[in-house]
Amino acid sequence: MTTLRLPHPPLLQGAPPREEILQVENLTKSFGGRTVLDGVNFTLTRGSVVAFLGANGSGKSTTLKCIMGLETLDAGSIKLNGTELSTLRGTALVRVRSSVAMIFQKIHLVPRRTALENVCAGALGRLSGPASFSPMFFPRELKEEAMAALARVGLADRAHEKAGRLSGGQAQRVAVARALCQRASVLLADEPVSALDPRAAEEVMELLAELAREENLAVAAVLHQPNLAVRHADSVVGLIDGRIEYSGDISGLDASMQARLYTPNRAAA
Ligand SMILES: Nc1ncnc2c1ncn2[C@@H]1O[C@H](COP(=O)(O)OP(=O)(O)OP(=O)(O)O)[C@@H](O)[C@H]1O
Repeated sequence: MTTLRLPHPPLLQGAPPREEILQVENLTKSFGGRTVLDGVNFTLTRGSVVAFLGANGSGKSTTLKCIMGLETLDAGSIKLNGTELSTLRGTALVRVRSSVAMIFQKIHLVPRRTALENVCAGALGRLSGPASFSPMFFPRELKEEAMAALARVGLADRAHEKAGRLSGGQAQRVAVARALCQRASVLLADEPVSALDPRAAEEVMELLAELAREENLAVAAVLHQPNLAVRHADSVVGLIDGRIEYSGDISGLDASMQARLYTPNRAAA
């Protein structure tokens, strides 16, 4: 097993080094006595995209869910901005976790609300009073921030459209804008393009890579298409049966590595 060391691009003289924002060490998780993650290590770095690849059931989604706190870990450590998450409780945990946003294959927008209102919802964690339960009371500054986020994903002209009327690709971009409005610095994307047509998938991946570079986000994306990883990711975590088979630069994702990651019944081979 290799510990992921994200590639640092050649640094310009005087440029700050890429900031490692999330460190996962020895992540271990079982369900009903069956180990599905076994000592997984990797680091997410601001400004870069890591693709998580592997066959169905290899543990990709569970890894992201453990980071989000949607699953508990059996062992291991997750540090966000240097803070070990397991040491935090209550509001301190909520505050630290608010810098991590997740987007899913099944896009979770409120269909009867406008794109703008859905994007504003990214800020709910830092709102209080009436604004925290009704879009009618969203403050003007928040709407401006949400509008800027929509413009950033190329959808300013659809701001007042009901989310339920958007195409899949547009809806996923609204979900990305909501993460921007959350002011997240880590964006976890669990199969963000699996439900999209090839062109929309390409556009969403381009957007994620651009946001990583230009907004200095750390992006982790579970993908089922190695070719999308090759085009848009900087590095790869490749899982087989809950163990890291490959972690490192995207250039290492050659045909033989792809074949290895997707060979069925490896344990039985
Ligand atoms: N809540 C759960 N209870 C029991 N088993 C689970 C649970 N969640 C995941 N698993 C099992 O853990 C293993 C890893 O699942 P996970 O969803 O992380 O894989 P994945 O690599 O994301 O797969 P896919 O590509 O199919 O989405 C699978 O065998 C799955 O059945």
